[in-house]
Amino acid sequence: MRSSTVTPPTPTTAPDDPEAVIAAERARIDALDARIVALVRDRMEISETIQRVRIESGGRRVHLAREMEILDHYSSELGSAGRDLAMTLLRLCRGH
Ligand SMILES: O=C(O)C(=O)C[C@]1(C(=O)O)C=C[C@@H](O)C=C1
Repeated sequence: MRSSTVTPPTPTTAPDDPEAVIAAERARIDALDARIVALVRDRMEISETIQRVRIESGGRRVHLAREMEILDHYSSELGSAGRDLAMTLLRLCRGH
């Protein structure tokens, strides 16, 4: 089984209370989303460095073969919506 860094469900004082369960689980989602945004920002920074170095050495901003690898990876892990997610990440990282 794949290991996970997701925090375990937060025990609530009233586990049968749907509102309490939803609020606690939403807090976990909010925490995950904050981490995802921070990771995307890290990715953007690294990608920007690669692009700058490539352009400064006479290359182009975009590297299509590498983008295909990334799209295939997300697609095989998460299906067609994963491919869309990779497209969005690439858009964020190369600025268009
Ligand atoms: O890996 C590279 O060569 C990059 O420039 C990084 C990156 C990316 O964000 O993953 C960005 C632009 C390229 O078109 C391909 C990939």
